[in-house]
Amino acid sequence: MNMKNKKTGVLLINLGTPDSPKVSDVRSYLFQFLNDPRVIDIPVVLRKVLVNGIIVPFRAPKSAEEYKKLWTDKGSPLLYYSEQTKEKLQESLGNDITVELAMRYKNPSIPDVLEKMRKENYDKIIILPLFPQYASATNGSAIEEVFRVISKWWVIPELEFVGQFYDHPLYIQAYAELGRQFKIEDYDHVIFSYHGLPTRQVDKVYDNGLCEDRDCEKEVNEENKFCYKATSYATTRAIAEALNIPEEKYTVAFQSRLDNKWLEPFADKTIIEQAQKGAKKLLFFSPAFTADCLETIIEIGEGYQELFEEHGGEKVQLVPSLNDHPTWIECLKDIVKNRV
Ligand SMILES: C=CC1=C(C)c2cc3[nH]c(cc4nc(cc5[nH]c(cc1n2)c(C)c5CCC(=O)O)C(CCC(=O)O)=C4C)c(C)c3C=C
Ligand SMILES: [Fe+2]
Ligand SMILES: [Fe+2]
Repeated sequence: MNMKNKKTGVLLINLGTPDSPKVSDVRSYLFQFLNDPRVIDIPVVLRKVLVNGIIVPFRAPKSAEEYKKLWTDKGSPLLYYSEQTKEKLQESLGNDITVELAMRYKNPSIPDVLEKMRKENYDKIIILPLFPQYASATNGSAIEEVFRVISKWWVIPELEFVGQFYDHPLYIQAYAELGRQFKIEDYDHVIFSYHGLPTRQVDKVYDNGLCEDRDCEKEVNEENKFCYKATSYATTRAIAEALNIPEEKYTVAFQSRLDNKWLEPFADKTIIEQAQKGAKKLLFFSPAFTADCLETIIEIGEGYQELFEEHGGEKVQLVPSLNDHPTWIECLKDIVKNRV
């Protein structure tokens, strides 16, 4: 065997989705997700009481209603778009590198997919969480789970972890190409809406002080390069620049908050402010997501549409997520090829 050619596998990891929109499956998904100490980062006893006694029992039936609206005959969009991404990347890389997909929560699970990969005896495995901006709740959690599983293997292959890729030119270009399907001048305002995070979790990337004491809206530097707020603003600047959207025509916002101590500006408040200023048509980008999911199709496409209309607006237009866009596949290919 020519040992120059390392047998390489790639593991793509996305967040995960319930197995079905039934309340029992949504409950089981939320239970696994929200008991992750990187997601609800409070003392274990408090987390168990809060998550298992309050959040999951109350949220599961409501979330299941949302998942029923989201579900298609192909299943959950997050899963089938992630599978398409895997297949297209496999086609693009050819036979020398094998691509697998796992979900951090539910199925296909990281332990199951890694067990399949262990049997393949790879020289090298590249772990690629599909979250462009680093957050401990997403990339950090996915990487920790991979460590947990692989640390028990007898033979540990060469490993490479992709931390974040918010500044990859092809990721920016893919979102810009998706945005060009819409005439920006037809919209009163553009909102770049990122999944929210508790401010406490953002502050934990700093050894001293808080995110709000820094200039994270303006620049990414050595100190704040893992700050989700800083990388979200940097992503926005890059996409806006690629599309020539002037600064006064767009706003960064954070959606899906569980309480008020999450990153601001809140997307719902931003929408109401825009409606009050007289905006009728809003264009929404959601660059923290690489596949359409509950948070884009239902929360933005339906929830924010209703909210905007209630306050006098007319249309919330969602720019689709990266899904299996060819430039996104090129981006993933480039990330992998640079690590082989
Ligand atoms: C950028 C990606 C994401 C971050 C960061 C993130 C943080 C985060 N999320 C919750 C709570 C929930 N998120 C839910 C759904 C959901 N979240 C992401 C991505 C990020 N989450 C995606 C892609 C999805 C959709 C999954 C799908 O099946 O389509 C949900 C479940 C839905 C609901 O009940 O609203 C919860 C709950 C927390 C607490 C958190 C950070 C601490
Ligand atoms: Fe989430
Ligand atoms: Fe910050």
